[in-house]
Amino acid sequence: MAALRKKKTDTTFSLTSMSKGGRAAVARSRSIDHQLDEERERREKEVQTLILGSPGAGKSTFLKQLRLQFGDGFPAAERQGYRDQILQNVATGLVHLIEHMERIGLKFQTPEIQKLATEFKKKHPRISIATLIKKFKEADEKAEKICPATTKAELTKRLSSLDIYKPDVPSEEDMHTLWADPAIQMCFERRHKFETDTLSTSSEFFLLHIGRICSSDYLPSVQDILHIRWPTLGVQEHQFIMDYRLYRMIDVAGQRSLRKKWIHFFDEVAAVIFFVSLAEFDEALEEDPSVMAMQDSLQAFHDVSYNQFLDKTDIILFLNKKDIFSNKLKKTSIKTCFPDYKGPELIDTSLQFVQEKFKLNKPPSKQMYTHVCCAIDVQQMKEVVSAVVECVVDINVKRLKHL
Ligand SMILES: Nc1nc2c(ncn2[C@@H]2O[C@H](COP(=O)(O)OP(=O)(O)OP(=O)(O)O)[C@@H](O)[C@H]2O)c(=O)[nH]1
Ligand SMILES: [Mg+2]
Repeated sequence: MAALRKKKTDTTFSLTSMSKGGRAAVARSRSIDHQLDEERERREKEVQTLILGSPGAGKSTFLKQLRLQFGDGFPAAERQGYRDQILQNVATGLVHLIEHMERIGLKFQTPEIQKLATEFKKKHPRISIATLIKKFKEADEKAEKICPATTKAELTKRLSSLDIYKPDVPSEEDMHTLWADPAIQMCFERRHKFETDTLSTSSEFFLLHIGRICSSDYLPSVQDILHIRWPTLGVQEHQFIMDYRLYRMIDVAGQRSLRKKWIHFFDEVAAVIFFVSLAEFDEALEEDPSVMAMQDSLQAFHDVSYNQFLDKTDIILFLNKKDIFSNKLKKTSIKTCFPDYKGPELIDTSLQFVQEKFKLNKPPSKQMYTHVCCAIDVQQMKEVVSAVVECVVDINVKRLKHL
């Protein structure tokens, strides 16, 4: 700043005794100075944080927690807006159970309900991530052909408006009827014994609350909103102002084949928050079942932390879904993903090992702050979110010193 101010004073001093061409050059220089000042001011006031990580790792849930603490806290009118997504999530849970019943040959109590189940499944199919990505990419390519995005703002606008996931809202009455059947109840009771295609914790949560959700006066609670599974296919942004600074948190789709888009957002980023789901240590990648999901996260983390555009950007690593990790470790070892693990089958040592793996996949000089958390836990996340915001503020102060 001092250098810029000095330059301005010098030019003002000599203006009166100058030729026409000289005055024009000074005017140009002033204009550039002015632009630089404005740009710097904007940079000082605006802090961009990029939220990256694998699909389902908890990026959007973290943004919701941020909104809860540093935003409007989800007033009733806003919460109402999540009703359809929640009903759709309940339907996904029911279809999951229907499919399991088909696999094990368990029938509904009457032929009428059996028929309803078949129709319900057809109307509200579980859509795979691969199908969604394919549709999204097609829509994106079509939009690019019609109107190519030339700036980051245009790309953001397009990616956040390509709304290709619009499933039908299911009938509450149908869901009540299906749920009341003893066979589906029996299937749900045995959910922890599903060997493949296990029920997600969010489906389990919504099915356990189906009576409350499928009522005429239902208003989603914050817990309901935090449990929603609705993949981000483009870009979502949450902004908040603190100490006269605008914080922009940009949540970018985590799917492997959409990661190419990440690079467009690397410019001007103060910090990267990288999300990893600890629960994925025994899971294969949905987009490519030959790859272990956590190995893929490690690779993505490595690529991001070694990216030349982010060489001065600090990383905040979130090891999320600790609740599921702890539960899974009761039956499975992290050796499933890391055969080189030699430690005891304990939560803390396993966690330490995973943490170490990520540490080894970043340049030694790069600063990394790690949080182990459960993003749906409001109480726990209060502290974590505050710590992250503080950390981003510090990172930004450090960054501005080097501008
Ligand atoms: N049990 C548990 N569930 C979680 C946790 N964090 C997030 N979830 C759930 O996991 C699901 C996926 O979370 P999202 O926040 O949508 O994941 P994402 O990273 O935004 O995923 P994409 O948008 O697909 O990239 C949601 O149903 C969340 O409620 C956690 O710590 N524990
Ligand atoms: Mg998301």
